[in-house]
Amino acid sequence: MEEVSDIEIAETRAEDQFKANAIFKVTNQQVVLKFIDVVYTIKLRKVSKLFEKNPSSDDNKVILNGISGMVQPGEMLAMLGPSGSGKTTLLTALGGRLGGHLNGTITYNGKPFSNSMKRKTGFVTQDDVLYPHLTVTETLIFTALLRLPNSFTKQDKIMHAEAVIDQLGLTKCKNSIIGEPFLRGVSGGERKRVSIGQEMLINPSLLFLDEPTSGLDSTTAQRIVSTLLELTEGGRTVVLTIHQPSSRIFYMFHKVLLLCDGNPLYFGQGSATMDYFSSIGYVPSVAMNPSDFLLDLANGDSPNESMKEQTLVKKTLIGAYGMKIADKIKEELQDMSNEPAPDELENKKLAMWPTTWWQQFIVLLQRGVKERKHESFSGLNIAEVLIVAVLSGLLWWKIDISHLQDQIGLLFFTSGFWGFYPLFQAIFTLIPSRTYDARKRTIFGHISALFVFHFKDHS
Ligand SMILES: Nc1ncnc2c1ncn2[C@@H]1O[C@H](COP(=O)(O)OP(=O)(O)OP(=O)(O)O)[C@@H](O)[C@H]1O
Repeated sequence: MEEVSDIEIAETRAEDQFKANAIFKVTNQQVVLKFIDVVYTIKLRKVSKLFEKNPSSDDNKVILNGISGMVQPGEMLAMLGPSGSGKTTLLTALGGRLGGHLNGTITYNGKPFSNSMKRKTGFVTQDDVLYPHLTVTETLIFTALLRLPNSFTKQDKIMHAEAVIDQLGLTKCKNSIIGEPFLRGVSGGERKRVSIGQEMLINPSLLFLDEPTSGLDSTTAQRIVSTLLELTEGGRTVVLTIHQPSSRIFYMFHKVLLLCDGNPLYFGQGSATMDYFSSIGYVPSVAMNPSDFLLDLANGDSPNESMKEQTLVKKTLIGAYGMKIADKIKEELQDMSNEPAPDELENKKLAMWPTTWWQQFIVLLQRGVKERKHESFSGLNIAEVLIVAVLSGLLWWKIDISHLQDQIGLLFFTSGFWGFYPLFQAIFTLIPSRTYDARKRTIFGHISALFVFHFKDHS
């Protein structure tokens, strides 16, 4: 009889796991992302008159200059360009995270960015901000407990984390710690996949990634892009910036946007990129990786012997984009028929906080204790306290009981030391935690729970 119930439990678990896995196969809501004439300008800080070379120079700098495009569900858009061409700025703008002088229109299923869209959006930053002492599983489970709504039970949330581990091929290292420069942990590619996994947990409809392959070898980079390609197959919209993809990776992109000093040089199908440049007279002189060729062009290096002047090459390419591509994109962007109707009920549900303030506090407390227990009991900390105890013991050794001033001095030192010691520790641990949690930008309640947690933890 017992055996039968064991089999039943195992079957139910397998069924639940299957369901959790299936959730990641398709997105909850498809999103069409459109951006029209995006212009971003920054005000440069005024240079002291003493150092100013050209006092009449313009104080504004244009970072993005009229970028347009569209990404549909099931598509992956790669933004390429030399360093400083505006890729990250555009990605941040599309992800709804850029303040300041942003002009133009960015719509998500025809609507501007909203709280509910924020909850459907995953954003993987260039630097992986992860807790070094937590394992891969712990990292993803804590994220699931914080970010998944209360309509899921705790068991469901854990199962989701396990399903993400499965989906991203992290099973082999799921019990390894993340690590940091002086603490060996998972590899660079695995770290990146954990960062992607944290965003995957909410099953985002729209996924932004800032240089997900930088610093990785070409095979690992290809694996990551293949995973992203699988995610698009579930109806997700994926946008990423990338420096120099290999040819294999390049041909995985459905769409490519090439930037040069904030100006678009190409937007369109990835597979049609080389044909476009050859149609305007730019053909590589030797067989080469398309992305190398595109970066050369965006840097103003032309294969044509007649064109040696870099500024002229850039000007010609910007002009060609204006004549051959800009109008075509605008026409495509006018077409509303490809935008799915917004699901108002789903949007309303998503606009609410996923978990309560108290739940966040408990999860943050558990995570903080797990992450820092090694610090509190580290040899260095114990030695520090022992040395201070011995030194102060020696200073006040055998003081005369009648010397009231000395007694007060000892009391003042003890209360001062135990008051400030944890306070200083809290300052140094709060900064990385805040970076991590602010990056998540979950909700304001989460951040305030974090502050209260740190205050309690160290007092
Ligand atoms: N807030 C800012 N203040 C000053 N300059 C800025 C600011 N934001 C962006 N820039 C400038 O805008 C340009 C584009 O920056 P961005 O980070 O988008 O480039 P990128 O193409 O992502 O570069 P990389 O590939 O090196 O990451 C750079 O010249 C950068 O210095």
